[in-house]
Amino acid sequence: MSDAMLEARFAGRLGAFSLDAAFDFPQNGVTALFGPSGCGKTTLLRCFAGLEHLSGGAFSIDGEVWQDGRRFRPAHRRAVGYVFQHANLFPHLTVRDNLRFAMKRAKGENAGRFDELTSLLGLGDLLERMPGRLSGGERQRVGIARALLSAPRLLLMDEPMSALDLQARQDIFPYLENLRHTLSIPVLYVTHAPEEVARFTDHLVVMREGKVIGAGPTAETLARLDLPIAHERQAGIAVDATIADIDLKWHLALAKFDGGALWIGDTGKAVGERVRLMIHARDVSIALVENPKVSIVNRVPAIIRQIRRSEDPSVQIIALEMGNTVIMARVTARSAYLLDLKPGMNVFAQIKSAAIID
Ligand SMILES: Nc1ncnc2c1ncn2[C@@H]1O[C@H](COP(=O)(O)OP(=O)(O)OP(=O)(O)O)[C@@H](O)[C@H]1O
Repeated sequence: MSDAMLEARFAGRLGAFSLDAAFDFPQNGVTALFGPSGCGKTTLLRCFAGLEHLSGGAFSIDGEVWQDGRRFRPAHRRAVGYVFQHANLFPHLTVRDNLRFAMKRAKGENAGRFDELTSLLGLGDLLERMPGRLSGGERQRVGIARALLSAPRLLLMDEPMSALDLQARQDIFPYLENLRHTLSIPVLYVTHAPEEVARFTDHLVVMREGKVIGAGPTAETLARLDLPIAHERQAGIAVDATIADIDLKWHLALAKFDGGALWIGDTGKAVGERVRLMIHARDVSIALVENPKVSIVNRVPAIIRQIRRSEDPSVQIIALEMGNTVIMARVTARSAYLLDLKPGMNVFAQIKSAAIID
């Protein structure tokens, strides 16, 4: 991933709502926009697309000014791909013709990428289908391909998974992850789901009431306990690891990461292969001594970096450092008190489960 960053600022009023959002995001990578309902995420995407014109706005991409104090490039002259909750395909056209239509609008600029993009999104067998005969997940994959075939310089995704059921979301993730590694344009991805943030994004912008309250690389920003995302029930952090050993007898694989190692279910990955693990805060507990007499296999030495009371007064969230890796634990306030947990303490993170996500 190149380190180049883009700068955006959109400020102004829409009726009673006031937006004042300024942030940097990577030119090459996926940026999550996260925040409660009504905080202005969709409005912000609409500003990027040129569908809203707020007086205080500034954004340029690839040397083109889309907005500044004097200039405003209208929506139809911005190369933006937009993916919504529902794909809204033309019902009377096949998948192939829906995609061709998008390419035509982009004056065929991305025609050479038709095969690449349809294969990346697993659409090969669906091209002759009518949209009415696609599942929700398939329709979203077509919607994403359609947006990309329009040769965008910026891809805007507004909660693309939120209308899908759990299974469809699990099915679509590998495609999104493929895209994340392949795309060389910036993607702004609006979501309410902390798991999507951890799995799929490189950079995170947290919003509240029209303002940016925190932004930075995803793993680092997720572990900031002053931001509300760390306190969500689904909060977790994705950790990059390498398979270091296989225990054939017990069907386990040892995944090593910077700062520790975890036994996970053996999924057939060979020693030396890279994996990405999702560790949810709710699956991590803390022990002061290493206790072999528990069923939890993974007990990793860690240092407490920070402790914060959650909105739920019975819960505390703890950030734990293991080398350069930071994970979170969600423990009861009573346990934190009884164990007298404090920043700087050496403890053991007992990790009940870690799912392979890539
Ligand atoms: N054109 C408009 N005129 C007046 N108010 C507007 C306009 N567009 C949006 N708003 C208001 O701006 C606020 C932010 O809306 P927005 O849809 O951007 O929030 P959001 O963070 O995307 O929410 P959600 O997660 O529920 O989609 C809301 O209070 C909305 O009613």
